[in-house]
Amino acid sequence: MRINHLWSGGKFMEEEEVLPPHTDIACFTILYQDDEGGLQIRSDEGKWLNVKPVSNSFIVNVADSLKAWSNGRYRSAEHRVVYKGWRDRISVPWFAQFPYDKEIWAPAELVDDKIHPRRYRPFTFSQFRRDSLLNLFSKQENPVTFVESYAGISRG
Ligand SMILES: O=C(O)CCC(=O)C(=O)O
Ligand SMILES: [Fe+2]
Repeated sequence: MRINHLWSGGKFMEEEEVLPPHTDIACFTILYQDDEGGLQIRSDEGKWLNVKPVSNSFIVNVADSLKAWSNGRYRSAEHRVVYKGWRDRISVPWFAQFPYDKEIWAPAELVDDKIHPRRYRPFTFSQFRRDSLLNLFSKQENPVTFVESYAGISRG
């Protein structure tokens, strides 16, 4: 679990991308954001949509390792945080992980030759987590498509 505290210092913050676009790395994330809002997800058409704060509720985000484990049937949501305002903002993500030594490999029931060919090679969760974090900090590759370049099986 992490606690993100965006500190405004009592000054008005002009609109700013305070957390760049990414997908989460592990299995899924349960996220609390306070009443200030700011979380956005990207639609299939590429539009950023505000995720309005709803009191007493959490947001559940599918992450990259679950995308691979489900052979792409669950998709990890691209999201970011854009903030504007006077107040501090607090968010609390809790990351459901896989056991670190486990291999992520979609079960045979989710794979067939025609409609759902295997989309990801097997990988170890701990290595994928480490390499994703390294990529995030070094900004080498787009974090949103990192799972595809890391483990995606290309066809044709
Ligand atoms: O602060 C938020 O609302 C989102 C945080 C987030 O996406 C993350 O920590 O991965
Ligand atoms: Fe995130």
